[in-house]
Amino acid sequence: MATDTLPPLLLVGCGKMGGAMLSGWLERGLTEAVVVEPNAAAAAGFAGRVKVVPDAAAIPAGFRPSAVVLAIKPQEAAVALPGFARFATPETVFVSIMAGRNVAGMRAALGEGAAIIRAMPNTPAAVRQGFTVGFPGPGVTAAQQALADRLLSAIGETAWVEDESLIDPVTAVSGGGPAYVFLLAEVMEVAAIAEGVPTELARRMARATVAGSGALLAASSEDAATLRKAVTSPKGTTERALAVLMAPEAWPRLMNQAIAAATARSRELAG
Ligand SMILES: NC(=O)C1=CN([C@@H]2O[C@H](COP(=O)(O)OP(=O)(O)OC[C@H]3O[C@@H](n4cnc5c(N)ncnc54)[C@H](O)[C@@H]3O)[C@@H](O)[C@H]2O)C=CC1
Ligand SMILES: O=C(O)[C@@H]1CCC=N1
Repeated sequence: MATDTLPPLLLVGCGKMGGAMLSGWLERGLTEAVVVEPNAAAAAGFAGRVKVVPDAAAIPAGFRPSAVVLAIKPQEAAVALPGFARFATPETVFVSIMAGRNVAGMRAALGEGAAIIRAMPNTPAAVRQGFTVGFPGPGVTAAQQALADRLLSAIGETAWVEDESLIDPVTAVSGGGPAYVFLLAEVMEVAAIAEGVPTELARRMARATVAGSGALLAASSEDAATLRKAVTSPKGTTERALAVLMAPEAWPRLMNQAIAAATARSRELAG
């Protein structure tokens, strides 16, 4: 990963994902950034390190960002995007992390000449263990894609696709995926309590088990199925649990349905 200074950036929206990305970029040598964030409290942790302004009109007149990162909600795009159309020049690439919003819809708001990358990160970015998939829209240069890759690499792994429609299932799987894993910790805790485990121990046990398993998966060269089988002693206890969870109508079908529902919602948010 590059450690040299990052070029000037404009971040639009400093909420959960925008803030997680910004802290990664500051660690990687970002020295000049303007953040547009109407909720001063959201950006308060970055005061003194970046310039925070409440809206597009307050961006210093001479500021020329190499990248404009759009980290607002998709529902806010229609009102907010036209304020940034003046940055649609050959020197600037837009990187949108908004779920659903497609390149054609953003070009309609920012100008047909705007170079736009769609990217879908996830919240493990906050601990530099995110996974982001990007799609370069029409007119994005190799240098602009390389810059976006440097930015996104600062918060974890990156991958690129050439088919924009793949960003919808990506949003469902890796974008929202951390929520499913956290839900796993929640329901394991509840199940432990149902078996008589004291609440505090149940919480610690579920949390440490999910976190430790994730760390093992990250550190191991084995695939997930092999790591699962290593836990599953023949005729033992785990085998009984997996017979419930892996029944065709259980997790395999439920996960397919969940991912299909999230993918469909991403498509609904298009435009
Ligand atoms: N939270 C997540 O796990 C992920 C979120 N995303 C995408 O990231 C985007 C942001 O999501 P979150 O950070 O979760 O939401 P959030 O609500 O935490 O952050 C959005 C921020 O935008 C600010 N904002 C609202 N209107 C604005 C405007 N006109 N100009 C500038 N800032 C404005 C809000 O005050 C807020 O701080 C969404 O489009 C979402 O689809 C993508 C991947 C994962
Ligand atoms: O739930 C959402 O719409 C966003 C996109 C992926 C994760 N959070």
